[in-house]
Amino acid sequence: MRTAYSVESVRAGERVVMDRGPEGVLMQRAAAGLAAECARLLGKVYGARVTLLVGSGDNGGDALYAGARLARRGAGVSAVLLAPERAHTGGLAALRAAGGLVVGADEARAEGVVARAGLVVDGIVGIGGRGGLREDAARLVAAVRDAVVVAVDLPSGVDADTGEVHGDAVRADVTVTFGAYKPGLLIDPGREYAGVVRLVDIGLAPADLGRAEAEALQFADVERLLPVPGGESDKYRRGVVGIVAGSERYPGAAVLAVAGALRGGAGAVRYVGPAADAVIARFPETLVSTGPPSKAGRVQAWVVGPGLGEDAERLGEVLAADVPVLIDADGLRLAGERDVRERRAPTLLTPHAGEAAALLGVAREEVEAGRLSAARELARRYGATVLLKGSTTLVASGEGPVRVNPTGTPWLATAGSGDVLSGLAGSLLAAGLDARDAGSVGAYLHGLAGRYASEGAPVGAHDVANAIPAVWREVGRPDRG
Ligand SMILES: NC(=O)C1=CN([C@@H]2O[C@H](COP(=O)(O)OP(=O)(O)OC[C@H]3O[C@@H](n4cnc5c(N)ncnc54)[C@H](O)[C@@H]3O)[C@@H](O)[C@H]2O)[C@@H](O)CC1
Ligand SMILES: Nc1ncnc2c1ncn2[C@@H]1O[C@H](COP(=O)(O)OP(=O)(O)O)[C@@H](O)[C@H]1O
Ligand SMILES: [K+]
Repeated sequence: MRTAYSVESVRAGERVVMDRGPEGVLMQRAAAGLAAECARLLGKVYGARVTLLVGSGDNGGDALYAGARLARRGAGVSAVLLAPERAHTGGLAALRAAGGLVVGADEARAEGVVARAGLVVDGIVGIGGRGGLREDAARLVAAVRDAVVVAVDLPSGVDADTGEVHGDAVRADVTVTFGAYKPGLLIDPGREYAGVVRLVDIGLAPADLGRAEAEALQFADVERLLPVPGGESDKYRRGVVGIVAGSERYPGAAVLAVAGALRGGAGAVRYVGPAADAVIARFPETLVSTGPPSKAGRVQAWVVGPGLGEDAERLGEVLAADVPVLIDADGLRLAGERDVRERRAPTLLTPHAGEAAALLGVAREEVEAGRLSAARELARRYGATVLLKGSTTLVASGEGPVRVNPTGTPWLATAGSGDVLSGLAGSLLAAGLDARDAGSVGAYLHGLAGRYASEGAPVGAHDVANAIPAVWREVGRPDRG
């Protein structure tokens, strides 16, 4: 599991280590890790032009000490000080002693020094930053030409706790982060600004950090969670997933949800609704019926909503069932907050940003700019688990860290791919995963299936469904390399 911690937790953890060790040791470890990454990116340090953008806090201190290390190895290092009177004293002395140059941000030279750099180190602000880049910093950052940009701890201007960006922020190629990932490095838009993230161990132990704020499943976590049939399994023990989706107008949504469900680990897929003919024509193994869901037979989890139209009656019946329910698409619009909150069995809501915005009564852009708070707020209001889809897919429930999906590709932004995800995650629910695991494992497999199917070319949603077994095989192989 890749875990991310809030600024408050990171600061608490740092205090524990500082109390144990000599002063300044954390910053020296941070600077050593940062310098090593810069050297790796440069290839040849001797003769390289490195420009440090240095703010008023310890983030600037890290940059200055790392710059000193690079200067000692023969790089031409210049520091541009955004607040000369408040720049880290020790770091400044170290840089000067190593032969580095220092200029103020308001000097005409400063922009030239940035423009000529081969590598720019962003030490403007770290976890102490508030809001976007101020004007002087933004002007300097805009002067970067061909340089590789390395952010210290996190790109300045990105909110460490949420990934929100209010105003300008540094766009880094690489972010060297210290002690622990911060949620803002995993969640868009912050994630995109961070580029490749490298974690430097500065001696913070998980026990010193407390509760994680966000976490991303890795291959091994998903492998552990995948439902695998045993010798005694039969189709009912493996779970039956019921799909209430599609309409005369949108039969395709039913077919795609079933396509996802058939690859999601349940032993059988029931389809209930007006698209039964279309479903059976494509997937003869589906158990179809056209009557009410309550008469459809045994079901361990329901998926309701894709292409459902205005069928509030079927939705109501599904919500009344005492098994886990995944609500997607039209179902989200039709389901009342209270009806969901009062359910006794778990509910998983899977909105995209537009749907989440409608449920919250805000603009879509607001959800996209603040994914974490939108997902958390919906989970709170509905008393449910919420899978918020999009460039970063999040799974939030009332308690525990928010799951951030590390897979996926923008090629998944294609009509019907959400229907495949709802079937897939619903199938995992029926197979016995809890709502958080079903949502996050579903998103993981779906994201990888999107990559496998696409390989950089446009794909249809059915291609994504077809790629799920190959992904499953790869993830489920304990002996993989
Ligand atoms: N605390 C520790 O033990 C360690 C801290 N480290 C570094 O220290 C950083 C945190 O240092 P600080 O707490 O000094 O805080 P920062 O250096 O992140 O920034 C705080 C300073 O920036 C100013 N500021 C805030 N928002 C700004 C904005 N939008 N534009 C311009 N200036 C702004 C504040 O007035 C304050 O002076 C970490 O991100 C990390 O890089 C590392 O050296 C590892 C050890
Ligand atoms: N920019 C993006 N990057 C990665 N994944 C994306 C992006 N945009 C959409 N997706 C994914 O594509 C799928 C689209 O689902 P959805 O919006 O419900 O589409 P539909 O309703 O057409 O099925 C979701 O899994 C979502 O997370
Ligand atoms: K920074």
